[in-house]
Amino acid sequence: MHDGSGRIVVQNLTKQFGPVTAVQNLSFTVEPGSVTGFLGPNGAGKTTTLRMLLGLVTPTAGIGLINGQPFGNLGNPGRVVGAVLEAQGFHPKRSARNHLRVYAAAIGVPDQAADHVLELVGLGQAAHRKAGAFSLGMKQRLALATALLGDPQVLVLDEPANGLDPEGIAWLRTFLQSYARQGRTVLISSHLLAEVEQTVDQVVIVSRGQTMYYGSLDQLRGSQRSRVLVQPSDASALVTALQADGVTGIEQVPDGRLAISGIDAKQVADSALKAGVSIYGIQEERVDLEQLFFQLTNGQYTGAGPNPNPYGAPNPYAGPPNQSGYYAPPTPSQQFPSQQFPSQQFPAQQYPPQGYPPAQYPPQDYQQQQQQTPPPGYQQPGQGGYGGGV
Ligand SMILES: Nc1ncnc2c1ncn2[C@@H]1O[C@H](COP(=O)(O)OP(=O)(O)OP(=O)(O)O)[C@@H](O)[C@H]1O
Repeated sequence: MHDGSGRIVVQNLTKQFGPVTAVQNLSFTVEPGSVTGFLGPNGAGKTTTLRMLLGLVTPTAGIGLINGQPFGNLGNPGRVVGAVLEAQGFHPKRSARNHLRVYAAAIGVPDQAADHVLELVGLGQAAHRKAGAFSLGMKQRLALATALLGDPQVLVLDEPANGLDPEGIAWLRTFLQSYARQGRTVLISSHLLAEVEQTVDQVVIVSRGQTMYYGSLDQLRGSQRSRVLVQPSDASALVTALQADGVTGIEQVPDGRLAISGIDAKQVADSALKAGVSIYGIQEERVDLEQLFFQLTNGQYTGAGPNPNPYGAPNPYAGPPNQSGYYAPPTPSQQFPSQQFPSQQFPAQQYPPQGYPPAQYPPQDYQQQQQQTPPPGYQQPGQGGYGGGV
């Protein structure tokens, strides 16, 4: 039996498609009660990872577990996991309600559940309309409704905001957050940080199938050190004054200004005032999250080989997690290569979970389970939303 935790564990997952390494030694955990964003550029390996987690693709190595079990061992998975991989593949002539009733029958929930989930996703008024005439955003909502049919503990959604208008995105955010606050587990993928930034509690950022960052956005934000760029009347007098105040992170940038790290603009101005140095310009420079995301993932299409480092040094984030299981964000010195900042220390996460069985995957009977004939009218796995009964 599964452990009922709702936890998702991805441990050293790898998928090789011939010469293409789609996913490489990927590890992360998604805890119940949180929304986790699975982020990376096109082709980073997000969908392949989710498909492995949902038992639709056999890993080359590693394991994906939900409730402590591979997907295929979950019994009636539609009651445990609701998943949407593609908001397509609905029977075009079937009404939204009838589409959902087919799935309801497949996972053993009453017909009334169809109307309930249609209301939940805001499609109550469109229940009788044919899915083929739905807009992309409406299809996303119908796919989500399908995933919700079994009242699952775990939601896995691939690019759920795709096609939603701003109001739809805001609605999805509120919905997923409240779903997670009920103690459920939500994993959503996106190639746009901005799209999910306000929704997620933690992120797993991947590039070329490898983890580049794993942790909270707050920690990623906290890794950003601003530096102060200042144009003084007398640079050497200001440097002397700053050094007397214990500031060490000072350098001259090519345009002649001083770049000072470790203190804010007010402190720089105070030191200048004490030293009688005039300031002709002062500016706090900060790398924003979107920029950081791009820096973490921009090796994807540079043709720089299989394990590129966006900063030109050995990639500190690639490969398996360190002893504490934590992938630290880039140190500030990587954001501002000319500077030397102390490297960040981040709190340890427990990974892999204690007492975790060694990876033996797939189980002997797993392939057979994947080949079961779907019930009549049941769509193929990965086509449209499904309640997990793949
Ligand atoms: N069935 C397959 N056969 C061969 N290569 C595949 C297959 N599925 C995926 N790939 C390759 O694996 C890599 C990762 O693809 P994947 O679809 O997992 O990325 P993704 O992060 O989901 O991208 P996107 O954001 O564009 O959906 C890509 O290079 C892709 O071409």
